Amino acid sequence: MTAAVPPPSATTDPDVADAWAAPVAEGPLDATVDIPGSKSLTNRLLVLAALADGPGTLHGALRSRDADLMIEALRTLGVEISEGASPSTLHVRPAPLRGGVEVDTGLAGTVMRFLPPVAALADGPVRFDGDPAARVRPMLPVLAGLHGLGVRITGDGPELPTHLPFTVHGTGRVVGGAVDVDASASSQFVSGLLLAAARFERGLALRHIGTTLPSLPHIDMTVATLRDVGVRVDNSRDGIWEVAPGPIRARDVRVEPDLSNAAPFLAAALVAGGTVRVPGWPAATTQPGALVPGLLERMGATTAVVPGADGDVLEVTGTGEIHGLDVDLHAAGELAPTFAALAALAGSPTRLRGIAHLRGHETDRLAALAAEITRLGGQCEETRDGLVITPRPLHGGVFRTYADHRMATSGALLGLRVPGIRVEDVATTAKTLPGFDGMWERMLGGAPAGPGAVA
Ligand SMILES: O=C(O)C1=C[C@@H](OP(=O)(O)O)[C@@H](O)[C@H](O)C1
Ligand SMILES: C=C(OP(=O)(O)O)C(=O)O
Repeated sequence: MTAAVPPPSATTDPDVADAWAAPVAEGPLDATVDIPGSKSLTNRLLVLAALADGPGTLHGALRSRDADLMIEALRTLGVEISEGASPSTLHVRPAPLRGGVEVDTGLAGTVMRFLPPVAALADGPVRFDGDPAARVRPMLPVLAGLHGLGVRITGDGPELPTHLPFTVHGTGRVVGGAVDVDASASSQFVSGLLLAAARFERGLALRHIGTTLPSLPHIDMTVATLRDVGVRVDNSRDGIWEVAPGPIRARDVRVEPDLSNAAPFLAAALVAGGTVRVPGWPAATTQPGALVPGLLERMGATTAVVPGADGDVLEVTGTGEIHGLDVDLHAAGELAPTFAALAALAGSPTRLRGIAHLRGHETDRLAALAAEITRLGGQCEETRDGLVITPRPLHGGVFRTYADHRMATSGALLGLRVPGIRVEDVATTAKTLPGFDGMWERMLGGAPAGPGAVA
């Protein structure tokens, strides 16, 4: 089947004049989509490789804006990173970390939260800044944590900075020890400190002191990647992580596909009907995207894991009928935009709970989803910690993305069923999935859809 691309509607708003016309699905899907490497794993593994006791290699690494910002930042700090046979093979050669440099975080939470503890190990000041939208993302807990460990951090005023820009004054060593961190606004405050902690002289004993802790699978991912390189981590008590000082082992490692980036493609099978397959689905993973098949089943899909040429393939089949659901997405907030879009097309209401922290993501995602679904004629209300979505007939129009890659993929999902949706700045998907629009169109055309696939 082919994609029906609605004719562009005239717009006088220069910001949206070149918006992407989201294709409508004209019939059931039958597609296999190759999803590139996980952003969260790639950026953790790059940090650990940079701090390791020798050279190592990542295979199947993500190459996207967030990953490339991490690569550039580590190079700036003195680490040698070179491409192998393909851009997704990265050879990393650690080196003494140098200060007197500037790090561009873009809008990448993993760069702005994971690298300040690394910069504290550099031999001089490291200034951090990023996109305008990054300057409102919360930073204080990770900076206060470092400050508590004796690291000097300065911002524009006399106070400890709460946001970008700031400077971490590396001295080549961090004593380490015990620190309390309120990670209720982001799990990345914990992950960032844990990732570098084995290189602190006394290691780290981190206690979370907030009332709530989002994205626990991402913290478990941090612990698992640390243990994989020989770092001893004790997480036997809730809300406490102890990292022993010691070497970080260099290694060759393969990166799993990004299951959160797979979510909109798999969800497309529910919207359009038919089947979408994602190869390389891991049998066991710490990625929160592991929740996707179960959630899609609750919304009406059938799923199966079948053997493929290169590991397991996840198959999701839908009929076009979508059931609403009531779900706490605290553990997997980055899936919320996909499920909000599905909910707007469902046959019954949906409540997404436990995701207040999405207000500090790429944009205030709760406000952005409510505004954009409402703009298309839908009903989507913000609650204290989530969204209530009551399906109503939608109409075409511009879907704004607020520099948020997952807003863009949500707009694409709505556009599968609603003619005339135009996604503003679809290129923002390059944050984690460059070439998303081409992959989406190939999925509709029935051709193999991966970043390198030929249409
Ligand atoms: O550590 C990570 O790789 C991530 C943790 C989560 O952050 P929050 O805990 O801020 O939601 C997630 O949403 C983000 O996309 C990636
Ligand atoms: C929240 C996200 O990103 P970041 O790593 O920038 O926090 C995301 O990708 O959904």
